[in-house]
Amino acid sequence: MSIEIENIGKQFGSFTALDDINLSIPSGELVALLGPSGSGKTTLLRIIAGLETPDSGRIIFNGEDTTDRHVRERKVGFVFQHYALFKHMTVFDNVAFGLNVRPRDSRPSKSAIKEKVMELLRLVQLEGMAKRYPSQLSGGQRQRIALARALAVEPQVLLLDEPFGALDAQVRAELRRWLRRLHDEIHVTSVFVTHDQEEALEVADRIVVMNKGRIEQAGTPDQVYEHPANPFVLNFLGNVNLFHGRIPQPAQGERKTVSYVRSHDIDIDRSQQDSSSLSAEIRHIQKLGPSVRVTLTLASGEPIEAELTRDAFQNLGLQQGEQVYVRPRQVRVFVEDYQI
Ligand SMILES: Nc1ncnc2c1ncn2[C@@H]1O[C@H](COP(=O)(O)OP(=O)(O)OP(=O)(O)O)[C@@H](O)[C@H]1O
Repeated sequence: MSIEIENIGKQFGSFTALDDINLSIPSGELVALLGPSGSGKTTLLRIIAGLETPDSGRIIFNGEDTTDRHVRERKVGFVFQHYALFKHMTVFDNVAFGLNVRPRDSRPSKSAIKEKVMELLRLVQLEGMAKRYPSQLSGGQRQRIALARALAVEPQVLLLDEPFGALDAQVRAELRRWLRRLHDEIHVTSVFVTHDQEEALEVADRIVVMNKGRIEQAGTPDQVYEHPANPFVLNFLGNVNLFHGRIPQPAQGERKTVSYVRSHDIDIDRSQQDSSSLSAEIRHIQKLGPSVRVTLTLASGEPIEAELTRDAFQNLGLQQGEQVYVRPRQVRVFVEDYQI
């Protein structure tokens, strides 16, 4: 099912939570709404679901305006950050819940429900856990059950709000890979909210970067990472260094510019390589698993942060307090909001 989001606006009192949002989601796409806390991601997800009413605009499912349709009629499945499993029910009954509560005339038979639940448990790779209670599962397993429960009613749209937010980093990374594979198998149009850039980059077909109730950029992970539309997107998708400067603009005279360099786009050398080499002093070294973050100060006094692989760091044998040269491999320059 395709989703068209047209001119959606939402105020909470005088606060604008969403400001004229337009977005088109083709059927079968997996979209991430990515942005900092308070940027309006959850509000937009709730409006798509029908849990919240927009002040203006329309939500169109497969060409049909659903704005006034009740949440029950929209055929959406939800998964939230805090597993909303029923504690007193077994895994089986949790997954069967949406089917068991259907009115008698549309409820599948007991054997059909059983077959469906077992098929879903296989899909989420927890077929041996049907008789357990939620308290007997790990956090990651609970989230997979929550997903199986959401899928039981065969939703046309799956909405996930920080589904892995409460889990530790390793389980989170495993589950997002698993979600991607699952999506490739079932192709249900899915929208998930996250503030984790890595999660969005790894899982989504398309990323919608939100900020202050507006869309800053929507594009494939490669597009938003390699061609950020503005400094906000660049900043949000990776560690960056900024340099302030002025560049001459023939038409407008001199304009203020800001140059951005991602930390891992900076090389450190022991000797000056070319005119782009800047001399700098190493202030701090921080080892972060496979990479090493080196904080330096340029001769101008500006701080700069470089991220090296552990190998590159060891080959150079860098020490705090040493004088070295830094060389940005890729610089992005923005004048106001335009990349040049
Ligand atoms: N029911 C409400 N009443 C008043 N303000 C609200 C309400 N719901 C959300 N807001 C405000 O709207 C803004 C957007 O909230 P929303 O939950 O959509 O952000 P978010 O991007 O999902 O953030 P987070 O990542 O923290 O969940 C926030 O500033 C929030 O305080």
